Amino acid sequence: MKQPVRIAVTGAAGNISYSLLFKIAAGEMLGPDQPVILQLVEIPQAMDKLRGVAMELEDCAFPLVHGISLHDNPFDGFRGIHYAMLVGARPRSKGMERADLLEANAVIFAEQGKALNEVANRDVKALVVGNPANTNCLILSRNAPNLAPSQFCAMTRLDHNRALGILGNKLGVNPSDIDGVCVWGNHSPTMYPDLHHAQVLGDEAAIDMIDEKWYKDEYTPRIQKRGAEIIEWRGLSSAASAAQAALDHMHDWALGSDGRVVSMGIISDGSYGVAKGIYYSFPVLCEFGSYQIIQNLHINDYGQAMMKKTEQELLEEKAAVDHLLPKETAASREELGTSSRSGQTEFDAGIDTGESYYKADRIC
Ligand SMILES: NC(=O)C1=CN([C@@H]2O[C@H](COP(=O)(O)OP(=O)(O)OC[C@H]3O[C@@H](n4cnc5c(N)ncnc54)[C@H](O)[C@@H]3O)[C@@H](O)[C@H]2O)C=CC1
Ligand SMILES: O=C([O-])CC(=O)C(=O)O
Repeated sequence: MKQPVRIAVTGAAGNISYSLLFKIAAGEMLGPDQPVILQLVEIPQAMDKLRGVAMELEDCAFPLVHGISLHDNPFDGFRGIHYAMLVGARPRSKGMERADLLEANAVIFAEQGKALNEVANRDVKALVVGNPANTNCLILSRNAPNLAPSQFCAMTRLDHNRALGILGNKLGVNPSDIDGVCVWGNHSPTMYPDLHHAQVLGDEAAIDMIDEKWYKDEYTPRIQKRGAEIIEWRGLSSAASAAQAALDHMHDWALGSDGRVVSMGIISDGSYGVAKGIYYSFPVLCEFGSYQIIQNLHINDYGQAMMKKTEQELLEEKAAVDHLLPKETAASREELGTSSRSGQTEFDAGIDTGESYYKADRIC
């Protein structure tokens, strides 16, 4: 039996977590042989609700769950963690853009960055789900100067999965028969879902199977605004699909994407001319606990214009939160780029992995 790993989930009493936690506990994220200790983080006002969620986890009697602890602040909740699923933040409601959440949510990620910096395992992998995810991720990373920028990601996997699901439906194929789809840029209506490198059933170019007008005028805006469409119909923002995407992202980052292209919001190293130092969604392959940007894809004029537009939006968001971005403390930090310390798979930074049984009294 492997040693348990510690996973913090923030916003653990919220909608997304109500789906996410049970999937993690069932082994869907890190595999059926990986025990987990769940460190659930909420705001003080939500601790009663969180206690109820923890009781339900207990009632599932998941064999892989070796501990659950509840925390009302990240400095306790992130202690020794190997994985951080940062969901806790305000969601938007009808009529709002995700960027409208910038001010409300930015402060949360500045504090959580400091906490990760101070108390998390040195190889922690952190995924930002809370919106606006890319810029929150930038704030998080810059507030954690002792961790590499490549240890942080913003979630664009939901956009990627939507791009696959809606294309699969159009073509009458299973989404798993499509590879090479990617989403560039910001998790916002400027994102660029790119089908120019996608293959269907191994050898047919997706772009040749669809009408250009449908691609540009229907498909692209649909993916870009799918979050708002869900809010319109459901009255609430996506929850189960967001949880699945978070799970898929962390699964692939930790265990590999099995040769398939996935989209991740990662620190730009200047690839494809994207400004360095923003969290931008790129097509990547994951292996051995780290990711590599797929290089040398041909980007046509349309694609270049789309990629610039979403980059520009991220630069504007960055300027708007400048006061929450501590200056880089180590010149070498940028150079860490994608050569992540999170490539290591051993977790041995002095954390206590001695909890080999479920401790009900930790639900407190
Ligand atoms: N990147 C993406 O693709 C997606 C992102 N989202 C975003 O995820 C976030 C969460 O969505 P839901 O779960 O639906 O919202 P929710 O409102 O149901 O739950 C959010 C939870 O976060 C908690 N919270 C707030 N501040 C916190 C803090 N400082 N520390 C810990 N917990 C805190 C709240 O008490 C609440 O329980 C929203 O910002 C939403 O916009 C949602 C869907 C997709
Ligand atoms: O749109 C929202 O506010 C929630 C979200 O990020 C999504 O569903 O993509």
